[in-house]
Amino acid sequence: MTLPRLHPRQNAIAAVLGVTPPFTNPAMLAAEALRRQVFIEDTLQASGLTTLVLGISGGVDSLVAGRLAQLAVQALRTRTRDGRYRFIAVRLPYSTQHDEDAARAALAFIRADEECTVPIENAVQALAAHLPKLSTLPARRRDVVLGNVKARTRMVAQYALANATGGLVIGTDHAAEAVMGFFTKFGDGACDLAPLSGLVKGQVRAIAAHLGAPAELVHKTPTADLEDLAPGRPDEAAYGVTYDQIDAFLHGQPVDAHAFQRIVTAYEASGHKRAHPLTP
Ligand SMILES: Nc1ncnc2c1ncn2[C@@H]1O[C@H](COP(=O)(O)OP(=O)(O)OC[C@H]2O[C@@H]([n+]3cccc(C(=O)O)c3)[C@H](O)[C@@H]2O)[C@@H](O)[C@H]1O
Ligand SMILES: Nc1ncnc2c1ncn2[C@@H]1O[C@H](COP(=O)(O)OP(=O)(O)OP(=O)(O)O)[C@@H](O)[C@H]1O
Ligand SMILES: [Mg+2]
Repeated sequence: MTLPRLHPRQNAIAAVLGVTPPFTNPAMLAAEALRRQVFIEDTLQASGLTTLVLGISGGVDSLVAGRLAQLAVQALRTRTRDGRYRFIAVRLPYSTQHDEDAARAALAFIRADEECTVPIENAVQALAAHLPKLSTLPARRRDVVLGNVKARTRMVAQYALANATGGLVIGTDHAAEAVMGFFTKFGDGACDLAPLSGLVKGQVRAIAAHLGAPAELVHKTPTADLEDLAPGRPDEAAYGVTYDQIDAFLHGQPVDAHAFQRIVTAYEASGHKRAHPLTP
């Protein structure tokens, strides 16, 4: 289906990101959720590996990707009669997570074959202790740098689990985060498969509701939750635009000039994160 496009720039960016058209009826939403579950099944089966690994934060992105992963391994077990297929949901808390109750509720909804917890604080602090350059930075800047270390430490832990179990690492990147470049390069941006790719945030929430997730998780305020100085800071506070505006932009709907400019600027500044490393 083609989308109406208000501005050629919206059209071009949505095309590069492979944005999924708006769901116009429940059948279309159900089909898209199933297509993404089957994508996970087929990708795991084709890899020759048997395990899926994903960090569960309590946010709606890992809620949806995690539930789809669990449904995928269940379907694979039935289809292939191979009981080795399984999903490992990982808690990766840094210190005490302020919204730990949401993470617990997410795990209860996902019902993963296996759950484990890998606290990352000691690893992050041990690394920071050997980086004297960090201590010379202004507090806010240091906090941001350490935030990216947290995201990359979570990546290391998930890949260690994948290595150890014959698994693939799932990522939760989708179009609304991709357009803003709001992920840590080779941190939460690193994965083997990205089943939410192309969805806008409202579509991630719609799939969560379709899968039967509790309303408080479907509508939870998105947060990267990476900064000690601003725990749980909403993504929208960092963006200066709302997810509704980002979704509208990506779906070719009208957005005000301020939002349009912020989104295009963020997209252009973060191109290197969506590309392969520079080569001669
Ligand atoms: N032009 C260029 N060409 C090639 N590489 C370039 C580059 N400019 C920077 N770089 C490299 O990229 C690095 C900067 O990128 P990066 O390390 O990602 O760091 P950064 O630009 O700080 O991006 C991370 C942002 O994403 C947010 N985030 C992170 C993780 C999770 C979530 C979430 O929503 O859950 C959000 C985080 O709060 C922060 O605002 C530079 O240090 C440099 O190594
Ligand atoms: N505390 C955490 N424990 C486990 N995994 C985490 C944690 N924080 C982040 N992650 C991983 O990093 C990914 C990126 O975080 P991000 O905030 O974009 O997604 P989310 O928390 O699932 O949803 P939302 O964007 O709505 O907050 C998560 O989907 C999850 O896989
Ligand atoms: Mg989050």
